[in-house]
Amino acid sequence: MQRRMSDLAFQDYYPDDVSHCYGCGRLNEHGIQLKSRWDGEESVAYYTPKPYHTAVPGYVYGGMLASLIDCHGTGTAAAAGYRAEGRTMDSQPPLRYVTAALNVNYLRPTPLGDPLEVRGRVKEVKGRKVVVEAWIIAGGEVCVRGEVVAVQLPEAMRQS
Ligand SMILES: CCCCCCCCCCCCCCCC(=O)SCCNC(=O)CCNC(=O)[C@H](O)C(C)(C)COP(=O)(O)OP(=O)(O)OC[C@H]1O[C@@H](n2cnc3c(N)ncnc32)[C@H](O)[C@@H]1OP(=O)(O)O
Repeated sequence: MQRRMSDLAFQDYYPDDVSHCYGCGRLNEHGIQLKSRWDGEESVAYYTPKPYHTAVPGYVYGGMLASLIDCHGTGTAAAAGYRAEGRTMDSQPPLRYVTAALNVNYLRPTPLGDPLEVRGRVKEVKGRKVVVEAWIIAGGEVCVRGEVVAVQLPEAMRQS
């Protein structure tokens, strides 16, 4: 089933108390503030790393790329969790996913300066766990591939 891209990003629905993540928190003025949305059965986000996100001159630091995979993966997992329950992301109670596992493979150097396209696809939704594969495209080439295992915080670990 095809879905239209919505105006609000997945991360825009995160409650204020969990919107300070360095990668995706809309309230973290020093962070990436990644914005992920559905694009058909895949999800997509865009980000252009800053000149100081350098690994070696001209190429993006791998930790930054891992952050993009991480936060696009957890955002996609949250959206998939709601979708699996047949409800919208502004419905209650909120689903709070964190990264349980992050795997990142750097296939080729990622050029610094180009806008990066981060894409995701849901592999599995099972109970409190969602597995998302994600990849980063620069200049039409896939430079990074990764996988995120996101798990909903157990009740005992939720602050609100
Ligand atoms: C409106 C929208 C609201 C949304 C609102 C969301 C806001 C949400 C804040 C956003 C923020 C973003 C976040 C950014 C990404 C971080 O940066 S998050 C920070 C880094 N991550 C952490 O600090 C997590 C630390 N770890 C933990 O808290 C706990 O280990 C976890 C992840 C909650 C899991 O613990 P647990 O609940 O006891 O796990 P458990 O019941 O044993 O396992 C559940 C399932 O997960 C699997 N699993 C658990 N750990 C692993 C692992 N390491 N590897 C593979 N599988 C695992 C288990 O195998 C099990 O799977 P099944 O057997 O059911 O198939």
